[in-house]
Amino acid sequence: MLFLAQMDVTIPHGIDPDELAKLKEAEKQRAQEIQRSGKWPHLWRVAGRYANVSVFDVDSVDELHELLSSLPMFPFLDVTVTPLSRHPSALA
Ligand SMILES: O=C(O)C[C@H]1C=CC(=O)O1
Repeated sequence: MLFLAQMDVTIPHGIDPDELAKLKEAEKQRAQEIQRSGKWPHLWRVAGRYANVSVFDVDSVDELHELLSSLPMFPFLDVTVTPLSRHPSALA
């Protein structure tokens, strides 16, 4: 099952810069771990915004939620999920 996820990031004002750097590094490690598993085939920055659009390839909505909520930055993410279906005109 493919899902489009748009993640808008809001970092709390006043967060300690060292804590933020650690959080971003932990996020990168976990995001790359999930990508290596094949379950997060696309991760793109939205130009000009602290946001991304991603495609997840998972077995269930529950699995998608588990992956998203395992991200260290999850408390600061506003995630919009859209289920994807094959387009009849798509070549691949
Ligand atoms: O920067 C972001 O888009 C937020 C978050 C999602 C993946 C990741 O590595 O960081």
